[in-house]
Amino acid sequence: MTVTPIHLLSGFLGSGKTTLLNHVVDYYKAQDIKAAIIMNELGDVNLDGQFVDQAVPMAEMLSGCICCTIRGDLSIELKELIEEHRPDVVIIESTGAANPMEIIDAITEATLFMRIDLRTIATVVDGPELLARSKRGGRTFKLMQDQIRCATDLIVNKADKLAPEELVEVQQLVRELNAYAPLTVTVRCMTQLDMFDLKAAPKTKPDANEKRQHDSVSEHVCGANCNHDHGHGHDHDHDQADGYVSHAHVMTLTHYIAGPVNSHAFEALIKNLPQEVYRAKGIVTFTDTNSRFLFQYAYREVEFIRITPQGNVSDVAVFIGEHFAKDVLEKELAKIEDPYWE
Ligand SMILES: Nc1nc2c(ncn2[C@@H]2O[C@H](COP(=O)(O)OP(=O)(O)OP(=O)(O)O)[C@@H](O)[C@H]2O)c(=O)[nH]1
Repeated sequence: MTVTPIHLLSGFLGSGKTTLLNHVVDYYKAQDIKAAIIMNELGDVNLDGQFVDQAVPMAEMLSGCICCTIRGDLSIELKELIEEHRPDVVIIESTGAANPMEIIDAITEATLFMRIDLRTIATVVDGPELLARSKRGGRTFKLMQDQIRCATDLIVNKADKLAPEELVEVQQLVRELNAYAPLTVTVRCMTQLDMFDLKAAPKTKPDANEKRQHDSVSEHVCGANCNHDHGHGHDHDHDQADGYVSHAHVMTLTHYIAGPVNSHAFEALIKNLPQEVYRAKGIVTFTDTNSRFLFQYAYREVEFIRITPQGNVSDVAVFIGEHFAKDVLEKELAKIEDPYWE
């Protein structure tokens, strides 16, 4: 019986996971390997999915995180995806706020009733953001550290936004947290994708599949740098007892935009988002142009890309951050949605 290899893409919000996913999809396509994807989004819509090859089977898990609120659904989605499409490999893109330990647990739980093999945990590190957060600490920095600790492969991304001495500092920081995983420095996740090579991965012995799963995962999770109590399980109460509430502090706002809006007003709104909003994305139609745009906002940088959405997609904006004032943002959005706005 075949065993389906699974690769998990981890990394904080906006670090470059979808950018990497696209490279991995192309990598398999070039080798005629059939890949399938599970995409998890905190918001109610899968905007990243718009950018992935539509020929690739994809299961969307929205409005929650596979590491906690919709964790139970992961095995069901995996099972259905594998049974329906019989892929050679499955790539899971987690939400950037996900605690990787919990996802690893969820995947290994799924090995109890299906033949899958978690091969790779590739963590994309947002270089500049890690550096900035390392200076001020906090829960988000702790989550980033966990994502680095868990990785079997590390991709330090956004090197274009780092001075040479900052790049050295980031690499040292990452190495202190995880001395074992191969580390690559990238711009837009452009790298050799050897970690996803199915031939290079160790052969799975069918009878030993389940044991090997747990061995291979615990090997790297419980390395010298790891400070997690895996024997204790994975509930969030345990985390709270440690004074660490996973990502419970992260909140989202999904706003369906009423109609075309003025491009200058919209851009100004995005550029003036409060510090607490660290990620936003969406699809928007402007009154002053003829086309629709996908916008991406990560850590004070905004990007607009002209698109023709696949299928019936509404104009929508998703905001992700920590304790931001949703009502204030809603009011700002309502202002620019007003057709009499000047
Ligand atoms: N300057 C710069 N921008 C990058 C780089 N890699 C990705 N980006 C941009 O960063 C933004 C986020 O990239 P994504 O690949 O969507 O990141 P993600 O981790 O999937 O984001 P979430 O799904 O929200 O967690 C996009 O606007 C990308 O174009 C890079 O190396 N340098």
